[in-house]
Amino acid sequence: MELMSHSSTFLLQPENPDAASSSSVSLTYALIVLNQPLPKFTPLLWSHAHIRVCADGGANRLYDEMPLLFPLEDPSHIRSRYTPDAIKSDMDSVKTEVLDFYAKLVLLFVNLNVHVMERIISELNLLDSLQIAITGPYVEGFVVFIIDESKDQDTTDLHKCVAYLRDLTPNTDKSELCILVAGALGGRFDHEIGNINVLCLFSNTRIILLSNDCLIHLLPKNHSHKIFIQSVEGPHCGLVPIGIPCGSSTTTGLEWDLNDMEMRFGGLISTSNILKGDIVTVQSDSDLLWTVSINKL
Ligand SMILES: Nc1ncnc2c1ncn2[C@@H]1O[C@H](COP(=O)(O)OP(=O)(O)OP(=O)(O)O)[C@@H](O)[C@H]1O
Ligand SMILES: Cc1ncc(C[n+]2csc(CCO)c2C)c(N)n1
Repeated sequence: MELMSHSSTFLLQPENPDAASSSSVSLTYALIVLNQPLPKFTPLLWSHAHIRVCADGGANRLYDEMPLLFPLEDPSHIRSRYTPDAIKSDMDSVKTEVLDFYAKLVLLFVNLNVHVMERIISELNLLDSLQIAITGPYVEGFVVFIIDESKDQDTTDLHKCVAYLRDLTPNTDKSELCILVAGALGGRFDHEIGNINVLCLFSNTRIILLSNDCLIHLLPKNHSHKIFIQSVEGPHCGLVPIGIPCGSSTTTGLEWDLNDMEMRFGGLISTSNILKGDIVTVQSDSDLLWTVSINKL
């Protein structure tokens, strides 16, 4: 069975030497900001990400709360520094004032870079299927796509953002894509469970749900798993079957290791477990959720 490595180096400063030594995984990060209080380490996630997308009301959070993380700096500088690449929205939560802020920049971008804008639109081939407004300028010369999907009331904004990022990623690079989702946990339970369902809907994409206090990702059953624990993770962790019971799970590196054990809701699931060392291994005959607490950030 193929080995899949996991290492939350996106919680470390990019220049941290431990980040390179802990695993050989080389990933391209994308960030999705949800409509929940911004985790305090969002700027760190931002610095690791190559593309950043706000899910509907997530744009309000970025606009309102990012400046609060930099109390000594001018809010408008922070908003320009942390401008998303796209806002995917069913337009029921993002505030007009926030859309206006980005929309105001559109004319500047259009005036300065019409040919670049047209090239990007045609390369992405999005115009026919979606209604798009183009905004900019982004500090580094990018644009913000504000994509209105108000017609679709059957999938969540997170689902739409993940689908968008997967579509943007060439097939050859899809296995290296790792989507970090800020603000996915610790709010309304229907939203939280909807966010977990997105892990299951896109089970062959690396997606990590994050809050200030913990992270969650899927461990697909068709791999054995080696999890490199970072200093900012732990001590608490859990392994939970999702959807169906699991017949057999085996782990190493935990205080209460599983040894060819069955887990099911209504029976045993592994919560309040504790990390013992720097590496955890997991093997299971069904998909499991891995969760670990985040400390010291
Ligand atoms: N309280 C919450 N807890 C966890 N995730 C949340 C919460 N609120 C929003 N989200 C996430 O952020 C995304 C965007 O949120 P937003 O409030 O804009 O969605 P929405 O479609 O307007 O939700 P609803 O209409 O159900 O209130 C959601 O799809 C969800 O993934
Ligand atoms: C069976 C069923 N339950 C709930 C919804 C509602 N819903 C699910 S996702 C979504 C979009 C949220 O931005 C909405 C409104 C539905 N369509 N179908």
